Amino acid sequence: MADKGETAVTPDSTAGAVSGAEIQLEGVTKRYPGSAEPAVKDVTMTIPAGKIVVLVGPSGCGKTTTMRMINRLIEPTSGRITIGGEDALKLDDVKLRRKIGYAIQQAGLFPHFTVAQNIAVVPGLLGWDKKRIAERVDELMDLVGLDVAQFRDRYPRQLSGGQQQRVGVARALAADPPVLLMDEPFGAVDPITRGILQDELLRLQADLGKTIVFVTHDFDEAVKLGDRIAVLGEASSIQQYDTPEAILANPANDMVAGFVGAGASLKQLTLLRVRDVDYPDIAMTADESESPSDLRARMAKAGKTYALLVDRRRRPQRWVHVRNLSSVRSLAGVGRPVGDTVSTRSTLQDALEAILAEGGHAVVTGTRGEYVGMIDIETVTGVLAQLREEHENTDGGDSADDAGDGGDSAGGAGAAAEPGASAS
Ligand SMILES: Nc1ncnc2c1ncn2[C@@H]1O[C@H](COP(=O)(O)OP(=O)(O)OP(=O)(O)O)[C@@H](O)[C@H]1O
Repeated sequence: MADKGETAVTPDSTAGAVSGAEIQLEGVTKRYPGSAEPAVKDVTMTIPAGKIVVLVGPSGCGKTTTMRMINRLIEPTSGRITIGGEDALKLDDVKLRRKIGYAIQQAGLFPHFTVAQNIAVVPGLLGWDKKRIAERVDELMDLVGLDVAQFRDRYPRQLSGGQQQRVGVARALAADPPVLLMDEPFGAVDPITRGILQDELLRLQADLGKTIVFVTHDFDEAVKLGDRIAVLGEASSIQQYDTPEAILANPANDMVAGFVGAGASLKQLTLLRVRDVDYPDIAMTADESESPSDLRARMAKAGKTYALLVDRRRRPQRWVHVRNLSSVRSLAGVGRPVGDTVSTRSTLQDALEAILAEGGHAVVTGTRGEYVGMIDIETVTGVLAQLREEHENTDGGDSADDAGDGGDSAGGAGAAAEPGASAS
């Protein structure tokens, strides 16, 4: 499939360039002093340049140890690690830090440093001059969506959890390293902020093309972010290392299947975007300057009960029922506000949530927020049915137990035949 985050790529930008470096682990083992069993045993894997590889697995399986050996916060007991072909175990610390950004849960910010000082840590270590550091701090704050004037001189305790994580990511990116290690960086924030931060990471990555190793124990996060997922078992033994699609469709063993969990086909919805499916342009749109009687005539002719009021930029505003039109002289303020909308870049899972919240269908908006069409529950259940069929074809039919994942939902919720029908 296409790489994650490609949604942000515009044809005329330099986006998508790979600045990352390939990482190779060969027979890497870590035995902590005093432990009978190694925490990581004989791991061999290649992390391709410019990709997000997610290490996922149960608590204590060795994810963090594996990741920290890459930047040598933990020294391997044996084995070899190369970054961009260079032996990481032979590089000195400063050189290694220049190559590898590191972001951790709860951001790990220095509490007595301001936001700017936190972001400037690695450039400072690298001996950059003040002006260059200040410019880089501003640029990075902008990149991660923090207003420079507002946040530059704040201390971590004066930030929300999500803002702290943004600073953490900015700090990790400060010296423009080819490699980023992220250890549950979004683990401590609420699910909504987490989703936003994940989207932002994908957007950043579409431009930056870093090699990112990301540790999580949340399989859904792995599916959303990973170009590839390594499902790890005890002592970081690799149970499966493949694309999210391949793992969801064909878990290699019971342990992986257990991790994938129930609802594998629903999870596949996170891999598809609204623009990947056919969503019809069926709403009748109108702007407020149209007279109610003209609109009513148009609706009668087209057999529509609802019309979608849009602003001058065609951004959806309100649903108007035909019966709202008989008693008003202007469309200003008439109708029910449009609720959740989805963009063409939203995942089908997000679309499904909006559709359910809106009662069977949701408005689809384009890149500038303009109305482009409607997506309904049948479209999503149709995609699920198609995925299931493909899955069965590739699996020789062993996956019949997946059939309950989404197939039943079509009937009831699909009753809303026309956009806006839930308004009444
Ligand atoms: N400094 C240490 N000394 C001894 N044992 C350690 C040390 N750090 C980790 N371990 C052990 O190594 C194993 C792997 O730990 P690690 O933190 O890498 O796992 P993890 O998969 O990242 O876990 P979690 O998801 O809970 O963070 C565990 O059994 C842990 O107890």
